[in-house]
Amino acid sequence: MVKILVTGADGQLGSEIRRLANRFQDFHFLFTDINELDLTDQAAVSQFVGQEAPDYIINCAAYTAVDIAEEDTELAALINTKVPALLGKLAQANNIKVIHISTDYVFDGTSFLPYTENDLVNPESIYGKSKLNGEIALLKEAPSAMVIRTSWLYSSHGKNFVKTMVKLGEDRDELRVVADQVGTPTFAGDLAEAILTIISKTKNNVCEWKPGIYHYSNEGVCSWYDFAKAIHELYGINCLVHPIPTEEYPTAAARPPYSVLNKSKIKRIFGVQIPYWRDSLKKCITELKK
Ligand SMILES: NC(=O)C1=CN([C@@H]2O[C@H](COP(=O)(O)OP(=O)(O)OC[C@H]3O[C@@H](n4cnc5c(N)ncnc54)[C@H](OP(=O)(O)O)[C@@H]3O)[C@@H](O)[C@H]2O)C=CC1
Ligand SMILES: Cc1cn([C@H]2C[C@H](O)[C@@H](COP(=O)(O)OP(=O)(O)O[C@H]3O[C@@H](C)C(=O)[C@@H](O)[C@H]3O)O2)c(=O)[nH]c1=O
Ligand SMILES: [Mg+2]
Repeated sequence: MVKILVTGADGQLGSEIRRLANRFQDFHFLFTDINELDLTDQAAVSQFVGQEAPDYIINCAAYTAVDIAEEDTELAALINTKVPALLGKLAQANNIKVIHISTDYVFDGTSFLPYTENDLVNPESIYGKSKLNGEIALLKEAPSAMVIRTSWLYSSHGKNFVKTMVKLGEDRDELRVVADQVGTPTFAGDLAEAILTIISKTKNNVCEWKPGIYHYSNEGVCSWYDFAKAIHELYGINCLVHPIPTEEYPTAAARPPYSVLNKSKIKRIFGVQIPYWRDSLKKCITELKK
């Protein structure tokens, strides 16, 4: 039986992996979040990994408060950089395969073409920097690891833009949303399925385990403004949304103006099929309305 340790299992992505678990009957999952296993407690993590001896670690734990991170630099670095380094060290010593998640915010967004895994990184925010350093530290410790960068993650669970727009749209008559930051939303359920499919296919020798960096988001492209409009339309919320430039919505952390990810590599190597963002948004909104 394949044993998979999922960290940050109460977050958006972790919860979706939990939900899919029964579709992967030959996997035995160990779901942990901070209450079961505080990843900043090195001794506890070493002991847990030694004792449970998982075959895989899916690291869904992260510090994801982008604006607060600008002040809370140390905690962001601890969770987003030091933890992946520690997991990498343990993975390398114990022959564990790691899938770690990173972000489109490692890019500065000055490109006009979807970013490939080889494109130059240049994070503008503390969060983005801490995530980039986490990728580097993990791959240095465990060259056999995979890093999957994703973007604009949402689900019916937790804190995200979809739920914020539903709440604000119901409370207010008008909203202002930036229209000059362009990327791709990603339904956490789709990413969860892609991750488990990759583990399953590589385990069953359908594909080879190929270490390194991968990009995964839903298909298509939109601005946060387009995304907000789609959320309201699909939910049936009547709210006047105004498109605004970034200067009119000041935030502590800078976001990339363009962070569309090129997903050719993950599709080619693992035969992952990716839904269009609006189709997945529809699924999430159906869940939210239940
Ligand atoms: N959210 C997004 O829009 C995007 C996320 N990503 C990346 O995807 C991954 C998954 O993100 P998502 O599911 O949204 O993240 P969430 O913030 O929803 O979940 C992360 C989980 O990790 C937990 N956690 C925090 N600190 C620790 C700790 N010391 N020990 C154990 N667990 C801890 C969090 O707990 P608590 O909530 O109590 O802090 C939370 O439950 C992350 O790597 C993130 O950087 C990439 C692109 C977009
Ligand atoms: C709520 C709100 C936000 N905005 C803007 C602010 C920002 O530029 C953009 C997105 O807002 P948020 O702060 O919700 O999104 P943000 O926290 O930046 O989302 C990011 O999270 C991290 C974890 C990632 O890794 C990224 O991929 C990305 O998903 O929308 C408006 O213009 N109007 C509004 O009413
Ligand atoms: Mg956020």
